[in-house]
Amino acid sequence: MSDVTLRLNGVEKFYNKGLANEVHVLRGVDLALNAGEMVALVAPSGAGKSTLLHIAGLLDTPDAGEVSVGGDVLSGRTDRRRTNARRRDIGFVYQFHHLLPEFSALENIALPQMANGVAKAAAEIRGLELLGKVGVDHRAGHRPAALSGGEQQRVAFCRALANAPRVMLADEPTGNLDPGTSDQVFEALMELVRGTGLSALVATHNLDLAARMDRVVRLEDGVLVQG
Ligand SMILES: Nc1ncnc2c1ncn2[C@@H]1O[C@H](COP(=O)(O)OP(=O)(O)OP(=O)(O)O)[C@@H](O)[C@H]1O
Repeated sequence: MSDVTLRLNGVEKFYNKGLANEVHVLRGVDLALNAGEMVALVAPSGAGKSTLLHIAGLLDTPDAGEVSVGGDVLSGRTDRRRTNARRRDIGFVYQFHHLLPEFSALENIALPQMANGVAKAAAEIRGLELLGKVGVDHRAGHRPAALSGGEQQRVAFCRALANAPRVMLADEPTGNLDPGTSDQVFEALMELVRGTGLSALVATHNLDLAARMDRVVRLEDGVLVQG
């Protein structure tokens, strides 16, 4: 039996519930991500992609349905419990890198590990190893502003994976890059993910990139459909 890392069951989400301007964004979303699987999430603008990623990443709670990570149902739990699970089990990547500008590339990857109790030296060893996998270890001491857009995103991938999460959630991770760079950076992301066995849910408008993942799910009228 495959090992499901992230499961959404019947997830529903409203904005402005009960008001005249109520929006029923998610209408029963079901999703199971297997360990080691990369899944593309394709959605028209405004379909609820960000809402879905926030709920899957335990940043927001559904109005109905369940979210479980590693078999633990977390959607109904306290904020503290969800925050702890998020720090341990979820890595986020956004369209813009959101690296801390006053810290080096390596420090940006070491800090989240140190926040989880890892000693600085060990956090830096892991950081350098991750940077090596995406070919940016020679830039470890540079601050984000001194890196190219592609390098910044590679560092952001390493940061997302720093604490060895079970699940990576990515929102247009190469959407800010020119097409050639986007392709290379996406390859680096795929290799990084493939080497770990974690699951990745990657929102993208780029259908070529989507087709390179293990499967594609489409958010339509508040539900997920295959392909
Ligand atoms: N806080 C909010 N209050 C009211 N409506 C909201 C709120 N946040 C989002 N919405 C509405 O819910 C729907 C889904 O929003 P969401 O941001 O999840 O879409 P999206 O698919 O990520 O869009 P895009 O790809 O354009 O960023 C949209 O119609 C949006 O206007």
